[in-house]
Amino acid sequence: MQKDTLFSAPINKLGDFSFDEAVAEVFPDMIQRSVPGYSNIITAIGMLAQRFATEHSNIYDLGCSRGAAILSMRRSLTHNKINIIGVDNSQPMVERCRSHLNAFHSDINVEILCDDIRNIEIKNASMVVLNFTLQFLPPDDRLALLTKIYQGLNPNGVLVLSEKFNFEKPKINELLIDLHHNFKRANGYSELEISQKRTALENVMRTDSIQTHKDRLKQAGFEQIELWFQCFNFGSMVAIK
Ligand SMILES: Nc1ncnc2c1ncn2[C@@H]1O[C@H](C[S@+](CC[C@H]([NH3+])C(=O)[O-])CC(=O)[O-])[C@@H](O)[C@H]1O
Ligand SMILES: O=C(O)C(=O)Cc1ccccc1
Repeated sequence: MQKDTLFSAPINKLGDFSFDEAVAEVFPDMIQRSVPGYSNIITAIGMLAQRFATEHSNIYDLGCSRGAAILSMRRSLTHNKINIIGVDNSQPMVERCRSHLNAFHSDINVEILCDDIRNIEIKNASMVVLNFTLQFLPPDDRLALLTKIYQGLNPNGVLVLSEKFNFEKPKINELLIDLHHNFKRANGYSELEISQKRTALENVMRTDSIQTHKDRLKQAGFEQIELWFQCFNFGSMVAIK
């Protein structure tokens, strides 16, 4: 696996973080070493797919990157009468996603679209995955996306929403951010890498509190909402229609 060293040398003009060729190349290493609980969440997405995927329905993975969640779901599904649709607007990610999925045999139909998740139609869905993607959407566009997802889900369909959170209580917020930095240090990132990446993400990734997410999911139409996993300032929620 290609090691993420993108922020290891001093960068003069630190631009905004983007999912370009360089990031796509090192992405599996980057996300594994940066997101506490990532592997657990990927495994659980497979377990949820096994429970919720109904025959002749669609599963959507919005912001699928290199397809880790799709692969986990495809492995866990016990029938093949299902259609998986992955969407990502980064061409370098989509290319790697397609070739990664093609490297394993499966009878389950998977389609990877290079598009903005705000443009695609969601219909006949038994499951929708937003695994660390909503945080990259402009805050004003988030409710419309969740409403579209709610409307495209079948009764008893599930949404998995994983995010980095912020916390209203300042001491708690500081503590959980600091623990996340400890986690990154323990995974070999230097102070410079941590601080340069933090700056690069500032304008691009805007986090919400768990309460803001719950309120927005309610507004979109969901009533059954719960946080099922949390590690420091990262976590994952489920919402059932
Ligand atoms: N508007 C958009 N439309 C389409 N794609 C988008 C958009 N905005 C961002 N993306 C895409 O969302 C992905 C977010 S990464 C998801 C990890 C993956 N889910 C995983 O389970 O490994 C999370 C992270 O890097 O923290 C990137 O591939 C972007 O190109
Ligand atoms: O690296 C970080 O500090 C993060 O917040 C998570 C992350 C992981 C991969 C791409 C962008 C952000």
